[in-house]
Amino acid sequence: MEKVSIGLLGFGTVGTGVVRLLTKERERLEARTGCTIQLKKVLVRNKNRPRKVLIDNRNLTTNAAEVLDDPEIDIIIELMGGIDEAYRYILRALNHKKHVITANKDLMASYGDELLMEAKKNHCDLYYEASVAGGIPILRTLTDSLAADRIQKMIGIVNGTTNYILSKMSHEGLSYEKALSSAQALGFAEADPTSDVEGLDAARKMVILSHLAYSIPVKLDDVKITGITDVTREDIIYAGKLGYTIKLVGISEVNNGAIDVRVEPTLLPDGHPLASVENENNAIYVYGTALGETMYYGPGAGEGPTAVSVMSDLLSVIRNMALGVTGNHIFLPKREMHTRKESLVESQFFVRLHIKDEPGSFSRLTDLFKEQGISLEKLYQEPITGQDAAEVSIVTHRTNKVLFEKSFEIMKKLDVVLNAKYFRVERG
Ligand SMILES: NC(=O)C1=CN([C@@H]2O[C@H](COP(=O)(O)OP(=O)(O)OC[C@H]3O[C@@H](n4cnc5c(N)ncnc54)[C@H](OP(=O)(O)O)[C@@H]3O)[C@@H](O)[C@H]2O)C=CC1
Ligand SMILES: N[C@@H](CC=O)C(=O)O
Ligand code: NA
Repeated sequence: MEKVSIGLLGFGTVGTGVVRLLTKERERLEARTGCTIQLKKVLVRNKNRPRKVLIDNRNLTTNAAEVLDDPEIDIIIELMGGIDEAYRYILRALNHKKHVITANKDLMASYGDELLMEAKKNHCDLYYEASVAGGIPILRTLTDSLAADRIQKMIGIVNGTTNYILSKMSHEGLSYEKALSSAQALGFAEADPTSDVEGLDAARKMVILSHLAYSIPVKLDDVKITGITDVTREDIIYAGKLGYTIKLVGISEVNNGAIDVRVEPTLLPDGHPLASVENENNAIYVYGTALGETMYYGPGAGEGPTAVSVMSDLLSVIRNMALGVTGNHIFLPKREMHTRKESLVESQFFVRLHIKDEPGSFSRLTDLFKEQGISLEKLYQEPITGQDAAEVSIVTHRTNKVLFEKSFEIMKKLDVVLNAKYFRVERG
């Protein structure tokens, strides 16, 4: 094999990173693969948009057919995002016997199995390392390095944008809006950042991780999702006073024959390894039956790190092509499993409320928790200056989620309670 030709779909943040790496590292990459790597065509929406890296303008096109139907192109790298068009283009590429690399978790979380099956049918590779946790090689780790172990649980910070926002709100006092625009300017956020801040992007990544770790066909609808749009600087400050950091955390756990996948803002004890994961960094904590606990950490978004994952997939495809072993994706037998009932979920909870600052208010709260059989681990109270109100933060001991939620609803209706909210707390 003397030459491989690539067609790139999308030339935004990640596409730019790929072209930059290919240009800067060409000599090393070609020495490693033993062949010339040609970037033949690049599909964009707007050919006149200024680009951050120089490429021959004749290679740019707005006509997908020029890339997908070009018989000289061996490998398609899809970095456009979105679902419908990306799905059609990848399917068309596979049917033309082109190998595909994608960073698209929206697509892989919903249509991954179908596309992998199509790839196998066409003897093509379909790699998607960049789709979860940007630069961290977590998919390879699950499918190769940890393949011998039985995974029980994964806890992950898998969205760079929200972790960046929460970090900036915590440490630099930035407003939510300012932190989000900064994440967008740095290229971490999705084209529509709603999927970042509302937790959908993290949920899609947890679906992909769960498929690979347990071979259980988890659907996006099975994931309970809460984003960070209701997390305030005050929540962060008061969680901090009790020794916790708020992160958007994805949890995927198999227990007693049931699976539970959720994404929600969660309090982590300050000493928890995930609590110190800052900015756009991601980390995935994996609990293996034989191996025990391991953590995979690194940049979860951004041009350079994501491009490294895409390019590593490219090197794998070229190696497979040279060896004549493309299209060998392993399909493990699927284990059907029902989702864990909410009534079986147990956790600690952090409650933050404002109460009337009058005698007996505080004991009304503690009495209620006592009546409901929920014991408390930590309490904090301080008056709110200039108001007849007090700020109260409570961390419960581990308790049943349904019982907690019922008690919380009763508590909200107490006449001494002005407002209240709660978050889940992860064990240290
Ligand atoms: N940004 C990141 O840190 C990460 C992103 N990803 C994933 O990588 C993918 C790309 O993300 P990113 O680079 O940030 O996205 P951008 O929005 O920066 O870039 C998208 C690119 O695709 C082109 N494009 C979009 N839709 C079409 C279309 N219908 N037809 C032709 N061209 C199109 C755009 O063209 P034009 O330039 O003309 O507008 C642009 O060049 C997404 O799936 C994303 O989820 C994964 C990990 C990290
Ligand atoms: N928007 C995503 C990009 C990488 O997947 C994120 O912020 O993590
Ligand atoms: Na990755």
